[in-house]
Amino acid sequence: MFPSGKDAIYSQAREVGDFRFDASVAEVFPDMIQRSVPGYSTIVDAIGQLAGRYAQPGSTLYDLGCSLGACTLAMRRYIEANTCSIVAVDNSPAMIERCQLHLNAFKGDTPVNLQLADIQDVAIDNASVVVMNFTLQFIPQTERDAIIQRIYAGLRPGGILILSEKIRHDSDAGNELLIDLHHEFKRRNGYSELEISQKRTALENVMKTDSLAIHEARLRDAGFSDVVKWFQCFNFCSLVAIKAPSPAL
Ligand SMILES: Nc1ncnc2c1ncn2[C@@H]1O[C@H](C[S@+](CC[C@H]([NH3+])C(=O)[O-])CC(=O)[O-])[C@@H](O)[C@H]1O
Ligand SMILES: O=C(O)C(=O)Cc1ccccc1
Repeated sequence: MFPSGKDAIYSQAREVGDFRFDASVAEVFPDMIQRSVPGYSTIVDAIGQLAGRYAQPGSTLYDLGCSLGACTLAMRRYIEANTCSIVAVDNSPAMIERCQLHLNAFKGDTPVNLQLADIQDVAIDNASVVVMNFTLQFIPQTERDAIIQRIYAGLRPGGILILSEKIRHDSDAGNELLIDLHHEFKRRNGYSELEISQKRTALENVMKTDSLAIHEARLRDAGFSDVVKWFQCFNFCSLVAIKAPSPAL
């Protein structure tokens, strides 16, 4: 189809700068995310399943921080054809360029509007399903409340936000255990100690994790009537936040 390589970005000792979603990352992204995020394929498929359940006719589905479009493709696989459209957004030109190739390679009936944009600048409107699959963690912590509030406002009654995040455990000892289990997962997937530690350094300034309690409180404060943690493996979890359906007349 198109070349997608093995992630060896941090395999040689080097001066480590801040992690960026540039062309070298986009080129190896499927391998990188599969070997780095426990349960990634399970999560993506379940997002499709949830979209199939919650997509409302005539509504818009959003994939915010779509990377190569894995969640967009999963949603398109599960939703009824021709009733909805999908808006997929990423602010990395390299990701958007390759995402378009992925979308072209898997034709579907649901139209996809792919946008190179910052999530902060995208209007959320008439939404039934909004997905942020490991994206909020890259947004500055001070801006997270406002984004979640905007998503809530743009959802129809009965709509959902699916929020997957790497989290920080409340206690130091528990947090270290989860980080250690995750690193063991990466080692078993072929990453060396050097790769694990250099990537950790690269992510330090750009990926700030919140605790599960902070995520849940933020979602509740924005107005979501129910928050369901449907997946967790080590320090990676996924939540479904539900906007209450409009009361029957
Ligand atoms: N402000 C922003 N605006 C738009 N995009 C952004 C922003 N900040 C970061 N991104 C984009 O969010 C994506 C995060 S990866 C998502 C995986 C995907 N959801 C997947 O299910 O495969 C997660 C990870 O790599 O851990 C990258 O493509 C960034 O360019
Ligand atoms: O690789 C890691 O350690 C992670 O925390 C997950 C990840 C996956 C892909 C890009 C950035 C972070």
